[in-house]
Amino acid sequence: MTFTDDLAAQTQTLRTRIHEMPFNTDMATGQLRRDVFQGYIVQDALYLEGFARALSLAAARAPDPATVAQLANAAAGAIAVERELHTHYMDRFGVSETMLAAMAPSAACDHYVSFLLRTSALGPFDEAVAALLPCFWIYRDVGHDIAARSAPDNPYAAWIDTYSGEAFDESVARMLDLTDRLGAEADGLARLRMSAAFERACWHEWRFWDSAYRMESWMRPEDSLARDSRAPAPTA
Ligand SMILES: Cc1ncc(CO)c(N)n1
Repeated sequence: MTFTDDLAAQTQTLRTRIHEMPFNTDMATGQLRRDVFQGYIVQDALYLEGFARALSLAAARAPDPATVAQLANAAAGAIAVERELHTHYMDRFGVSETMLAAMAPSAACDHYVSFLLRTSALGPFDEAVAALLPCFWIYRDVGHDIAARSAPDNPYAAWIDTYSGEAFDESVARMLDLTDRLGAEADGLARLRMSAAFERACWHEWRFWDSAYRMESWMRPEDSLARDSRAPAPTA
């Protein structure tokens, strides 16, 4: 068993849940609501910029030149996806650059990006790589899973093609390989930290889709008041 086999086994339930999320099943049938996808793609553009910054921070701290290049290339790849795929959809949905610039990240997006930036800037290098891995691995698996059952003429075909495509597969394979090498060199405690960071990032992937599907925004004090007033009165 490689280290990433262990990580896969540990997060099996959560990853299966992700594949079954309504966002992903609706994406496969092509029935995903346009407004839901529109909200997602805008948040994902904000996410990908943060993800690329986190990869760049990790790249700067990599132990050897080949790994610096690998992570820096992945950062450039994330920005390229943002430019091509997102521009494709944003044109279709009438989202302009100005609208995008004015958009605030959702709580889920901000939380995920903050976690990646913090881990990449301040955590040990192996922990940063473990935190960055689910962004690659989960999207590859979900992309392939959806591609295998996608409806013909799916409006989300460009998204599905990106994440089930060869170029993305290769970057995922390199990231798995790097994590396996770091896992093999790490002591027991370091492996535990890596597993925890990996699992937390898997949770953030789940939360990002969940939040997009429910079109969640920041909780405001008045939302909380409305919720509290619906709660059953406390019994004396
Ligand atoms: C939230 C999220 N995670 C991972 C990817 C794939 O890089 C993406 N586009 N968005």
